[in-house]
Amino acid sequence: MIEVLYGAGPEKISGMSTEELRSTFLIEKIFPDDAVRLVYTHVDRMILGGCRPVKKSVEFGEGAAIGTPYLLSYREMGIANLGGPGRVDVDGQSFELNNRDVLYVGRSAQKLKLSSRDPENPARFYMNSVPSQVDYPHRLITRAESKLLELGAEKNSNKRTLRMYIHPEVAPSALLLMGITDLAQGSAWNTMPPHLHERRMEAYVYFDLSPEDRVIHLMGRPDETRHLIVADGDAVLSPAWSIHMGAGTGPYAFVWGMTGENQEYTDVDPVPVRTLR
Ligand SMILES: O=C(O)C(=O)C[C@H](O)C(=O)CO
Ligand SMILES: [Zn+2]
Repeated sequence: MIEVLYGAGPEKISGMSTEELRSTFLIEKIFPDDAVRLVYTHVDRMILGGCRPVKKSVEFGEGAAIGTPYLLSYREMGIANLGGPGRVDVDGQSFELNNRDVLYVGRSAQKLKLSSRDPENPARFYMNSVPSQVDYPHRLITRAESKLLELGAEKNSNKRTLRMYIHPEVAPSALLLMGITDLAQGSAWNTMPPHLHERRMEAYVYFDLSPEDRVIHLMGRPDETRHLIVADGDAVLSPAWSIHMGAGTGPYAFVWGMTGENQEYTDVDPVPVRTLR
């Protein structure tokens, strides 16, 4: 069973109601307990998924819903653990993932199994998958192995650390990029100042928010922005034409994933804040 999101072009969002905007660009509660939720998007065919194994291990990998023998017959996948310690088994190979470790799963994987080490502190697995015609080996990228960038400044309320995991300088992939950004204590703004990247789409999942807090996520063309109010465990789609940035009412972090024509993280067009509408 797979859900499908078709996305929309920039001309569509002017007339969208809040509910239309949310059902087109927001995936609420992507981490079900003891089940895998997969959402197939027609935004560069990225599949987003989530799972919180609590009482049992969860297996997946069937491809019937997308017309291939296995889900990853012609795809690669990144799996980030955002919860307690867990394990991912890929065709008999086992990988232990601590909080903020990421597993790269290469094309042709068949059977995947997600487990938590401790049901009292379950793992929380978040997945991004994109088409691939290249074979790279499965590879665990620990938090310590990621490439760290310190961004922003306390005085601008946008101090944050960005960690690149699936990235040419850290772990190669065909076209997937994936990383995790953590806001510094007291800072609220991510991806500020904002940017566009016409050659790549992007998806975010926000996590480590308290149940009372929300992120006000901004999207749309720079001269016609819209907002989505986002809770812990909600994912947002950002097509190539849309800015993507947000401010939290409390502490939070997010996973970003991208795919498209290239893997050039710096191939972005900055958007001056004064031009936003
Ligand atoms: O806080 C940030 O800045 C980000 O995390 C930026 C995202 O990684 C991004 O938008 C990459 O294009
Ligand atoms: Zn971006």
